[in-house]
Amino acid sequence: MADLLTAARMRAIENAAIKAGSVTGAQLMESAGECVLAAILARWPGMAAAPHRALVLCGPGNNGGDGFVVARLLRGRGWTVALFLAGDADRLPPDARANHDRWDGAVTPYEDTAFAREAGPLGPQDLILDALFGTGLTRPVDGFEAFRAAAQRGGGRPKVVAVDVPSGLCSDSGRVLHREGAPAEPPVRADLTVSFHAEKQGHRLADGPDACGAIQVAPIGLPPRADIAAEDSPVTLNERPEAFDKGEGAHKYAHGHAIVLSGPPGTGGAARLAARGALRIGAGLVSVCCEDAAVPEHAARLDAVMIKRANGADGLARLLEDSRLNALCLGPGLGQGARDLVPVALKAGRATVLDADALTAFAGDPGALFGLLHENAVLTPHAGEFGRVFPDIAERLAATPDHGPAFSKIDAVREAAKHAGCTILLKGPDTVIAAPDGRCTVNSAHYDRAAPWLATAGTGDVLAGFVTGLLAQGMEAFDAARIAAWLHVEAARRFGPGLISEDLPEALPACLRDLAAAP
Ligand SMILES: NC(=O)C1=CN([C@@H]2O[C@H](COP(=O)(O)OP(=O)(O)OC[C@H]3O[C@@H](n4cnc5c(N)ncnc54)[C@H](OP(=O)(O)O)[C@@H]3O)[C@@H](O)[C@H]2O)[C@@H](O)CC1
Ligand SMILES: [K+]
Repeated sequence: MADLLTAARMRAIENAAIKAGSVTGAQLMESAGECVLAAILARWPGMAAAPHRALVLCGPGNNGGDGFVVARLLRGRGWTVALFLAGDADRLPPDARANHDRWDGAVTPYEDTAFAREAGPLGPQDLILDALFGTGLTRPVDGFEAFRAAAQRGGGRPKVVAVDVPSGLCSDSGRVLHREGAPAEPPVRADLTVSFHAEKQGHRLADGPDACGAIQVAPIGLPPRADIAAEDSPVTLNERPEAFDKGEGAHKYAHGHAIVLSGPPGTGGAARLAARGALRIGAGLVSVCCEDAAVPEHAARLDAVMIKRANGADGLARLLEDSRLNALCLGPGLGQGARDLVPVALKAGRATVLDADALTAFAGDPGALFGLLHENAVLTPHAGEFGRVFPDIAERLAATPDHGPAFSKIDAVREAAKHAGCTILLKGPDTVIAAPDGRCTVNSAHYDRAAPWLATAGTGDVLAGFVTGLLAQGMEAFDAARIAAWLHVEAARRFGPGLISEDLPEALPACLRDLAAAP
């Protein structure tokens, strides 16, 4: 799994390498500039074939230093480069200053009118390089209206390339820094963002993916992960998981029996979706469990999924005396009964997924839930449900990010998992999954894994079912959550446009086949 770095960790990696004598700051900066140029030329062959025009915007730190390197390299290839500096040359940090001094063209102080004059006639083979702010962004950015206007001009607009991160975006949180009461104006959207050594958290969270356009990571001569000081629990990008094989000839009872609780008659669709998901992902047996009145509805709609009856909390307690029922899913379509059923389920000590109504039931009294949760529980809230269970953390996440690094979705979910003592999966295109021991991964449905079709009714119910089905097979909670989340996106991508939630379980077998076939 690839790590997602914070600015602080990136700095620590750089400093460790420099201190160890394996590389100098100047070499890193040169290498960064070379990588940006190489990425540009590889992406737009027309720019490699002949020189064009570039406007290079340099900021007051080392991100600006990278900009000076790229400007020099472009000029060396015959490009016409206009360079603008936002800040004071005398206050540039040493490596950036050295590259400022090596630049033999004009350095024009950034101001909108001068930039607008240059930007006027730029075409689609021309370039604007955003080297204003990178991982050192500490406060909101403003005063770049001409840059914004030039980048947004339609038709033949120039390509915008961001160095490390689009300026204005916090590289830890992917949030746009802005002042209290002021609108969060998105950063100028890049067509390509070239980052160094490893992706930063912000490339995968919140507004980051949209602002970055496309992301490319370049090695700049820093030692690989194994060589750097080990961090307790790095945040990873949730990538293709290892295959989990049911094994030939194993009996269905060896793969667990998952129970999906259902609500009153007429509301059972969500539970059936979850149950179908649990079955497709490999649980040996799956039953929908409902009160007597809901049996006819389910009986008319279910075949491979079985039906079990349980009336109210007492009925559920009696049902759970059967120790073969080893994984539970409560929430999808569960309705008002959730408040009484969840404690029974959690006290039974089974691997348990709580979603939707099972979380909302504790709005206003989340403390009642925390005493019951255990390490085999997985909560799968969307943002609204998360706020009901963790109102204090959600409030911090909603507060204006007026300084960097801003409180991130990763910070929020890690804190929640620690507080709750169980795995939390906070849904979104940037799904964050954290375990109480600090493990954390981001399941990103962005860039080459974008799956906009997942934003449709019922997909969350299927995800809860996927997690439950893996738990039934004996998988540990965090692993079940991350593998389910990855397969959920994979199934959506495989199906593509027109997807409805019923399609997700049906798209799964092909994904599982691929996993099993992968080396
Ligand atoms: N270190 C290395 O070896 C390598 C680093 N590399 C590159 O360096 C980048 C990180 O460089 P960096 O740490 O100097 O931070 P950077 O993003 O340039 O900004 C810092 C400056 O901006 C200022 N400032 C902040 N916010 C502001 C605002 N809103 N408006 C105005 N000013 C604001 C801030 O001021 P301060 O907060 O200190 O007052 C400070 O002066 C990284 O992204 C990568 O591109 C690569 O070359 C590889 C090798
Ligand atoms: K930048």
